[in-house]
Amino acid sequence: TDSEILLEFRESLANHSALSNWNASTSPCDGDKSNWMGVICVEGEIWGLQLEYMGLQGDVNVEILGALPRLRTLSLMNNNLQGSMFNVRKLGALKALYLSDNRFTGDIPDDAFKGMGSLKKLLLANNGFTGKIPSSLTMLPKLLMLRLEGNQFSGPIPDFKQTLKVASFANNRLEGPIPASLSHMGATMFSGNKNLCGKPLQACPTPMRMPKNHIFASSTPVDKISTPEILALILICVVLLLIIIPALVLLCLSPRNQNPQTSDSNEKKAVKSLEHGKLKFLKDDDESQRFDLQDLLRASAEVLGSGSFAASYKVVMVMYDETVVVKRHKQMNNEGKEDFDEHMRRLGRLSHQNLLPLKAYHYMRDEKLLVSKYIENGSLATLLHGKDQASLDWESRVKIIKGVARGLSYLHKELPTLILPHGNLKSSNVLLDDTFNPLLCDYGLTPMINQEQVHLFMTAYKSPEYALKGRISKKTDVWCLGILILELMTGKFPENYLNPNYDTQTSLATWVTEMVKDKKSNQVFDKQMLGTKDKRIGMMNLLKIGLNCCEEDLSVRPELKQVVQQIEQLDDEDEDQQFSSPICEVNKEVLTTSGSGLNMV
Ligand SMILES: Nc1ncnc2c1ncn2[C@@H]1O[C@H](COP(=O)(O)OP(=O)(O)OP(=O)(O)O)[C@@H](O)[C@H]1O
Repeated sequence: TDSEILLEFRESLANHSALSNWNASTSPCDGDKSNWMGVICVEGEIWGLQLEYMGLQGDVNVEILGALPRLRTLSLMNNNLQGSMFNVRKLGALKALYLSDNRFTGDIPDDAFKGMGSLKKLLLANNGFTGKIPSSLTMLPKLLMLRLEGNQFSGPIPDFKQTLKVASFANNRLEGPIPASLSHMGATMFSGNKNLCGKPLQACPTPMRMPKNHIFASSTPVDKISTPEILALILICVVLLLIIIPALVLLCLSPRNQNPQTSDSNEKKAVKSLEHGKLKFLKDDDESQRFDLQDLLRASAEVLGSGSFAASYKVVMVMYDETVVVKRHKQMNNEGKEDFDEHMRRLGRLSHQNLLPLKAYHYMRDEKLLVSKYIENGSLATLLHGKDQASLDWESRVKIIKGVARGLSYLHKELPTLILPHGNLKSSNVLLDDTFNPLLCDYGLTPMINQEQVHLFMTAYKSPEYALKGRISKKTDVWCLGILILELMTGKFPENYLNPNYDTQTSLATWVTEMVKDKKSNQVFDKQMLGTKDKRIGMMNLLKIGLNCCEEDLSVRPELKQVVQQIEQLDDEDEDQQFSSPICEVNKEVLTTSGSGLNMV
């Protein structure tokens, strides 16, 4: 019977007590009414299982659910399930299969989805799946939504025949050209894959332009066809350039080519072209100016990210015992050289313990290189969502958010003329030093970015006000801070980072609001968060601050100053404190009604 099948499924969990009201004394369905938690019933039959956020553990026997004749939807998202991919074809009639945010691992057989003619939605995001993306997915006639981000899929993206409405391949190890059928998707859907190329990302490299291990290179399969001849050709070109450029410059400077009136301007031009091959350092101390552009170009480079906003490289200069990150920006041509130089000098003058200093830059007409120190510990995004995610305790999270708030507040104070003093605040732009002190990066760049493309790259432009009214304001940085807070508290990767257009439905803030409204706030917090005992009030307050920052109505959204003050007060909250602070008001009900629910965290 259906009950027996479900009970056998529960038995295979490492913690079968999790589904406590599943027991043989009642039937799972009475008509459309469900008696067992997470079971979706239609006319007395089991149509779906929605077992999300239930702390389910172990290598569960999913295949047994194939014996439920009417099962169409199965969601096991946001649990701790592990093991390799089960034989999905045993659940061949499924329309939707959601396995995101678990700990599934291993390769998925190429024919795993063969013949699943009804499958419309498949969510496998944020697991540990490896190997190739199964090509059987490309044959599913009804597939509309496919989310594979946050795994370790490798190799090329197969050629999807369908027109997928939603698809994400971000943060895997995919490589090679993006198939034409997916080129209409946003670039963020492919970000975090070192070696993907082609529309909507940068064009795939040609062997001539891409020598190996070089910041103008990538280790795409194209490298494999590099031959000694090509390398020799490149060498010859470089040598020729080195000879020709100075020769031309000298020619221009030569007195017989000048008349007295133009001599000054020619000289300036010559100086400029000489500078052309130089890095401009932004700090005066000699210590930071030890290497030059040629050193950077010669050193071995590792790709950190190759989104359409920037291609980022970790460059190790063994000779100088220095490791830096070089970001190549192709969409930063909004200002001419003089304004660009001035803006860089302005950013270079900033100094704060929560900002990653910009070290140097190089200006070219169509491309800009920005150089900063490499931060060993990586970003908050990697820590929260990466494959080696570490559990951050409450105290560290408070430290991080305080540092972020201080850094942001400093930017707002020092760059008052910018509408968006940061503009791109998100967890991958919060780096963490070895004491978990946060360092903001990629700040203050919005005025330099090509305006017609800025909405594709900068987090601030994914805000409700930009989507609804085409406007941004200083409070837009506050919205970014809010999403970051909610991400930090829930451990969930915000959809908002991926969607170029804000959508209330999929916003992380909407999900949190609804959970809190439904008195499920105990299920909102990141299960990986340690050290939460006696911290309920602080946690709820920070959640509320985050939600306030995400307020869609700008007149209701608080000013940054106010938010920073509230964040600074976080330390002092503990169990003894009364609900006296105004930021606790909305949470009174939740805290009192959900009672000790927060202890589940
Ligand atoms: N100075 C740095 N030290 C260490 N890691 C860095 C540094 N700068 C960037 N990173 C990391 O390198 C990766 C790529 O960065 P990059 O800025 O190219 O992309 P992103 O922040 O993921 O997205 P976007 O292109 O939209 O800014 C990210 O994981 C980022 O956290």
